[in-house]
Amino acid sequence: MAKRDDDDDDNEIGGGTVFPPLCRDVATEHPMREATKLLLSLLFAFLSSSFLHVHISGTVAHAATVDEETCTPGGDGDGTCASPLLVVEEGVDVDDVDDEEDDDSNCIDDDESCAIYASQGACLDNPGYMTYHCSRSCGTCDAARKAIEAAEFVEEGDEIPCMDDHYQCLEWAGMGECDANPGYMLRKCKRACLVCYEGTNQFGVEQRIPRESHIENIVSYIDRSIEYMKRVWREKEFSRVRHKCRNQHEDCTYWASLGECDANPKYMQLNCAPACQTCDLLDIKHRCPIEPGNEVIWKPGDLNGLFENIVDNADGSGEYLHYNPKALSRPQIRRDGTHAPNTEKDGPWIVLLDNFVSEEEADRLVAIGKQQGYERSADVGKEKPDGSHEALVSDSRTSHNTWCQEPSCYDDPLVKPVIDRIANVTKTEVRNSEYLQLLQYEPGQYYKQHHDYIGHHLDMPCGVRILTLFIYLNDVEEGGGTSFPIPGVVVTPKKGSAVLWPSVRDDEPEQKDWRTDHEALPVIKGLKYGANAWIHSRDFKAAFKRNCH
Ligand SMILES: O=C(O)CCC(=O)C(=O)O
Ligand SMILES: [Fe+2]
Repeated sequence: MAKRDDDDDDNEIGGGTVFPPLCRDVATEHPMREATKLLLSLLFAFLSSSFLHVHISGTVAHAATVDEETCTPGGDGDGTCASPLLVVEEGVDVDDVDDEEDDDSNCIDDDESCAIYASQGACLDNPGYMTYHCSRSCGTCDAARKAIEAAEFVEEGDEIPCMDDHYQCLEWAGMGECDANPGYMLRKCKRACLVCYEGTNQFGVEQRIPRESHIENIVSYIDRSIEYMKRVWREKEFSRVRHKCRNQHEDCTYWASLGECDANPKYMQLNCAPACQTCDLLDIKHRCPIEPGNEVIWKPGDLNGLFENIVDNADGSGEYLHYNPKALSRPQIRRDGTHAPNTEKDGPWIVLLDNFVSEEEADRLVAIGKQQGYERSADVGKEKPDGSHEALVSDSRTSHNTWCQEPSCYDDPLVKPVIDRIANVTKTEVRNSEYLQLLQYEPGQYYKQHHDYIGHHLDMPCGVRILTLFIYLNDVEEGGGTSFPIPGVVVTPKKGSAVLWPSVRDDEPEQKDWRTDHEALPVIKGLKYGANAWIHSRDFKAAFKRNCH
């Protein structure tokens, strides 16, 4: 990693190059780009508390426990590191309390990136830096103006703002730099290292104290939460979660004081983790451990073994003959070293099974889909604070779907045999399979090239998707085929037939086989109905119940 260089302009805020403060032994100064910035920094360092936009209804003394020396006069020239804890009284509005209008001449953006940071939500996410250094973009100009005014008349005992001097302080603190590089961090990233406290917005949304509540009770909850968060930011075991451990609602502490962490743990533990002291549960590995006994079902070679039994009747059982299995693509060389006959394509296994479901079973699945109602399909989106993932509606997938996840669907006399058949044919257990996804495509609808493998499942109790069995539930008038562009295979929908392919490699059955990228071609005429069965390497159903999928 790059070493901090005191003379290097790249280290400027927004300079584009990331320089974690890695000079362990030297307390370096942050070089500001221009003299005016240096002046402003100095002024900010003497801010008075008079700018504070909320009523101070309680003060909790928090001595700086990290390294008092960095906070003494002469250390950083700011005299103290402790600020009063601020809490917001109900109905007190930020703008109501500030007594003067913002004045443009006092608005300061230290860096041209301020506006970009602000547009990305940094005023709320990183207030310890943004409030002071990007006051124009954050709309905190009044605070900046008063700070500058107060700087000239700073009196002993005036409150010093709890701020960070560098935009990346919070990020560095999250990397453990407060411990690894205290010389720089405890002086320049006081807020991020929790050397000082300004308010509960250091752990997410600023906390409210409703009028009807017992103020002392809530203040004591906040106090405990701060002590807890100090640990979270210092101790290694929290390194994966400390960044996302934030109160997501202004009433988190109030609710915690009413016992909601126990009464309503599903919401509270994830959305009010500082108040409930449950940051560790934000780590999906902690919340969703892989229990002993929940082993992956395939070892290397099992994938080829399964498909050779299906297509070549390699075990001589004749079990699959009824489906008239046909390899549209397959590895040319068998496990025993012999050459596969009549092979259309050399590539991953893509196998067509005729008559996989009967006419009645297909019609029933379509009818259940219509009865339940189809919703716009979604892809896997970005990670949420609890480690699960958002559903992402996008142009890459325009179909509609519903899930067969209620007993009225999966216990239906015409559906249950299909679910059992999928497990039988793939030599897996029903528990390895996701609930059937029932799909409907209208003319023009499609699913662009994608892969069914989901990488973040690797460390999760459901394991990765290893197989897809896609069932065609009707004949499509025109279009709607399933295309595998890498081996160059297109499957035409035919009512009752199914196509089976792996998402993983035979030699490393937890790793993605990129060759089975595929797409649902646009339907040109008529409707297309289908069903996805995604089979996982571990117990999907148990993971689903625990919200660990
Ligand atoms: O509709 C198809 O043919 C394939 C659908 C598909 O690939 C999917 O839903 O993941
Ligand atoms: Fe797919």
